[in-house]
Amino acid sequence: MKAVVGDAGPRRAGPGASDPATLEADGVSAWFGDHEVLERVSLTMPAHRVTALIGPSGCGKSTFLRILNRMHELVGSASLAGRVLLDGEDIYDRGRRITHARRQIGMVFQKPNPFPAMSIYDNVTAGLKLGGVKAGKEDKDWLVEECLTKAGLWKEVRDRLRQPGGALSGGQQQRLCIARSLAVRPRVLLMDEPCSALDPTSTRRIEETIHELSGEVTIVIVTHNMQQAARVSDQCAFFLAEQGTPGVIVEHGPTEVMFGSPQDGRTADYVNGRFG
Ligand SMILES: Nc1ncnc2c1ncn2[C@@H]1O[C@H](COP(=O)(O)OP(=O)(O)OP(=O)(O)O)[C@@H](O)[C@H]1O
Repeated sequence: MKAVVGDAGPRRAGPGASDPATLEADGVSAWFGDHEVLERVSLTMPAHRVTALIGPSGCGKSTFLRILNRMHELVGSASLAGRVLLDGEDIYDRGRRITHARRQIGMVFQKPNPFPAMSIYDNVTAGLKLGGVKAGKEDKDWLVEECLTKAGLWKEVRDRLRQPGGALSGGQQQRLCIARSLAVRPRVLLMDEPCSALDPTSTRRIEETIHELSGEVTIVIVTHNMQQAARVSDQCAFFLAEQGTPGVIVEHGPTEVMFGSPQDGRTADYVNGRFG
């Protein structure tokens, strides 16, 4: 049976399938072939909160993020162990479909990737078609306005919704991608260095958007920018892969503690820019 927009949307009062969820990694290890890149990583990413994943290049942050919505398994040589729980249910349980995880756990990538020739309007609703969700014009109009508003783009594009997504600036394109992700009502939004291709003004705008969204959807963001991690996140996890060993979480905790009084000297060195 096909779902309709109204089934999952916040138009319905009270708790529903689209409420922010807690995501929990439990003893996650990952390999590419026989190269182990993560070892027994456990982390709770609470609902309604922004979690930043920080650490030097190559320590496994993106791999970890991709495991959180079952993208890791798309790489031929990739394998993993451990569990990923979405409000207590393992997204890797046998019999649970990959689309189930994808629909609830959205992803925004480093480089904005709207469909360039498709209109702004159709970009936002593109995920509905892919997910087999049926919606009438009125519902779609409402959804497009709602998602573009949440992504902080509505005022800039409301008069040109039929123009191609590729005609927007880089920062606007990234906010369009955020709107597209939101349109399927994810419970968690994963963001892999969403500002690394953007100028400082666009970066600020995306950070505001992250802040505004944090009440609506659980956010997990990978960033190399320590100031950004400090500005946008409620908690941080510091990943490290030392001397050819797999990546582990050295320390995690509230952002102010991670930056103000970290327990581990390596965390202090990293957040203060002494390596990485
Ligand atoms: N598709 C792949 N095939 C083989 N090895 C891979 C693949 N993707 C990542 N790796 C390896 O896994 C390890 C972790 O990479 P990953 O991209 O997760 O790190 P990262 O912390 O996100 O790095 P960066 O900050 O530079 O993006 C690295 O050693 C990398 O070379």
